Amino acid sequence: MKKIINTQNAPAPIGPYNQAVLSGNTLYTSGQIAINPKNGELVTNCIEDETKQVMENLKTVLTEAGMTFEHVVKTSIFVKNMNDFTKINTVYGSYFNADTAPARETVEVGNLPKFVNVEISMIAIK
Ligand SMILES: C=C(N)C(=O)O
Repeated sequence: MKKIINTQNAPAPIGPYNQAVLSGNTLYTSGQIAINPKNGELVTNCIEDETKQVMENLKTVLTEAGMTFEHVVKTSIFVKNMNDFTKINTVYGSYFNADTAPARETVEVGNLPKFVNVEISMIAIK
């Protein structure tokens, strides 16, 4: 049985998907990009702020499902430029305890929706 998770506190999907799907105790989030849900605008000033908006969006999706970053077991990071790796890590890492940080992969891609620089998705288990 799958339960669709959507919240107005995170950006509305920009395509035919939902913000997350809960299957049993496992939450699969869609990839989030740095759309500010308050005004619908992209955060573009720097990769740190872009990553922060992505993480804040994911936080609200997790919250809607009754979860926190502590429930996250796996993440996927898609970046336009691997030279941003260290800066993204600094912001991303501030949302996790180093001891319990989830597994993840980071992949450089040719392009991302709306030409953003970073997109992150998560899997969380309650
Ligand atoms: C932003 C997305 N998650 C998408 O276009 O699939």
